[in-house]
Amino acid sequence: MLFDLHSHVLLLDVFTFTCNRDLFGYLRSWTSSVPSLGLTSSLPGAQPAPNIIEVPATEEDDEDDAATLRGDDEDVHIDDLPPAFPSLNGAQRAGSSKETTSSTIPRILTDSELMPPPPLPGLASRRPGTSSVSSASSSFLLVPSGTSSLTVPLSTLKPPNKKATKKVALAPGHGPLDWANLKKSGKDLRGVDTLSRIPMSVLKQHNKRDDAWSAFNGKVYNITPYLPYHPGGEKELMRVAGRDGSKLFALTHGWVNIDYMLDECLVGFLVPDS
Ligand code: HEM
Repeated sequence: MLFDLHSHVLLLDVFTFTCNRDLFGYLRSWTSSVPSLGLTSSLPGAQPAPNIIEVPATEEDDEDDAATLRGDDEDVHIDDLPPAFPSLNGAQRAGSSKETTSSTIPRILTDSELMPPPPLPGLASRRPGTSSVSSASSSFLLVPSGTSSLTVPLSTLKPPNKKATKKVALAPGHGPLDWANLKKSGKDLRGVDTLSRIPMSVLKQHNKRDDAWSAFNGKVYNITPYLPYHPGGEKELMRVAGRDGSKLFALTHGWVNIDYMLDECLVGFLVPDS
């Protein structure tokens, strides 16, 4: 929709009723910078301009301004420069102090005007092994209160529970690596020449320390070489000598890979008595 310049001027006159002089001056500078040539429309097919209520100009609108907006004079007015925004006596500047109005340098706040620092943590909330810095950052890192990724876990502060493990002190040269080396050495750990089918009655005969066989998951092993290397001790391991130890083994440490640990001790496969 196009307006002719006259309607344009009337609309702006209506604005002068509702807007203050600063806004009017801004609009005036804007319209004066637009060439007036394109505003007078006589394009084919243009719709007739809508009816606009004409409002008489007030005393505040001097004739000079109206003439400028109508484009009657070609001269550039001295007051074509946009006004200061916000205006020098406007409400936006009214709230600021005199110092900032006269100077654009912001005033530095005094200590009493600044936000107070957060309170220091009380001594009662501190725990051994944690610093105030780590406990303050723990909430940010979502670590449980009183702990930090850098502090020593509280569990290590407790004395070890000696009853928690049933491991025994192995003789020197009988650690897990020593057993692994013995397996690789090529030494005969089976005591038999060939693997065979072993009935339960035969298994029961091998129940001495120097001749101990035990069945685990259908496989029969010579456990005598492993006895001094067993972390749970020889006594525990001898409980299954000459019998099927599958259930006891699973109840004690089902995670231990017996097939790998005793592969060189395999003597045969458990079969039922005929
Ligand atoms: C010949 C088969 C067995 C092998 C190869 C074997 C191997 C092991 C290994 C590797 C460990 C150390 C586990 C760990 O550090 O987590 C261990 C611990 C232990 N084993 Fe055995 N074991 C055997 C049979 C048995 C049997 C039949 C018993 C019980 C009658 C037994 C009782 C124990 C006990 C009490 C521990 C100490 C667990 C602990 O408190 O940490 N083991 N065994």
